Amino acid sequence: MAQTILIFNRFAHKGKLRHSLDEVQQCLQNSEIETDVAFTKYPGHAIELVEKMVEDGYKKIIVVGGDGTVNEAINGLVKAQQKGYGSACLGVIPNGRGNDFGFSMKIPSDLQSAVDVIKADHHILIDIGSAGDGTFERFFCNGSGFGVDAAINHHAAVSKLNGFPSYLWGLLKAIFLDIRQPMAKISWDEGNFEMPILLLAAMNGMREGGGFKLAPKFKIDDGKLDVCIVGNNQPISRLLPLIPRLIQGKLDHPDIITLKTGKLQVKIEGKGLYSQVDGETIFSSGTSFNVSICPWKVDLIAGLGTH
Ligand SMILES: Nc1ncnc2c1ncn2[C@@H]1O[C@H](COP(=O)(O)OP(=O)(O)OP(=O)(O)O)[C@@H](O)[C@H]1O
Repeated sequence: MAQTILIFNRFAHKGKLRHSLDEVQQCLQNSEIETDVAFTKYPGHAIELVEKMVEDGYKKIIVVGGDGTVNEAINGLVKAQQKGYGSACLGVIPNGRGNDFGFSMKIPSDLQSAVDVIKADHHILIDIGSAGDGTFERFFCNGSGFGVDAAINHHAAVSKLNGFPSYLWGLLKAIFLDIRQPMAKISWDEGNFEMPILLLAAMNGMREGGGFKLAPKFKIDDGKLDVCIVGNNQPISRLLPLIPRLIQGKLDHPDIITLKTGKLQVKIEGKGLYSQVDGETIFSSGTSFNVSICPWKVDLIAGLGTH
């Protein structure tokens, strides 16, 4: 048995893979990285696979897929730690639509460059977030969201488009279907406040939605989430010009609230909102959204220069 296992999602990027398994294996072999291989067989399978691989003694897990596959691997690694199986480090070869986590961690989408990152073997113990509604919890590494940002993710995932255009399509659809700003009670490390929210993103990494830099001042191991809130009952004509700002990470604006916190709870009244972790929808209609940094960390092979 090799010490390293490659977990390959053939259904990332809606099956239109940037890198085939053969290409990935060839590139790894050229870099003298020997691996065993496993395929994900259904949504959620990478969680079970990773947990089992750690239990079986693999020390390095390389996932080939998008942010959803990375999210499943993170959940498997945390569950393995919770069960006392030990831990393994995680390498990522981006092969999905958005690759926001790779962007935050300086792991390029180009195959050779991503393999070079694994070869360079630069490790960071990253924070892990937890999101849920009090009864259900899912771990995340890049970010989670409640409201229209999660609705955008959902519409992007079920559209026929790929990459950033799919998120722009999701944005247009969400504007027509999900544009509401319910009054939210928000509690965080430093107190409570109420405001109407359009979207609330709790970020561990920098970017979500294939290009929205909602946490330009993120730090992956500071024990805090960078929260970005947009709402306050502003009309759509005032909200739309914020889009370029959110893409560029220019959050210094009176209609954008940012804060850093280890824990945040949101409650709304009436019809629920979408919520997501790492781009995967967790609820299509929730009235409670709890996020926090959890006690578990994951040993990530990150790009050089990642802080
Ligand atoms: N064998 C499989 N059959 C169907 N779906 C699968 C299979 N294996 C994994 N999946 C699911 O494929 C979905 C998409 O994968 P992933 O999120 O990695 O790619 P992506 O959507 O292209 O990337 P991103 O999240 O970066 O936009 C995930 O929800 C995952 O659970």
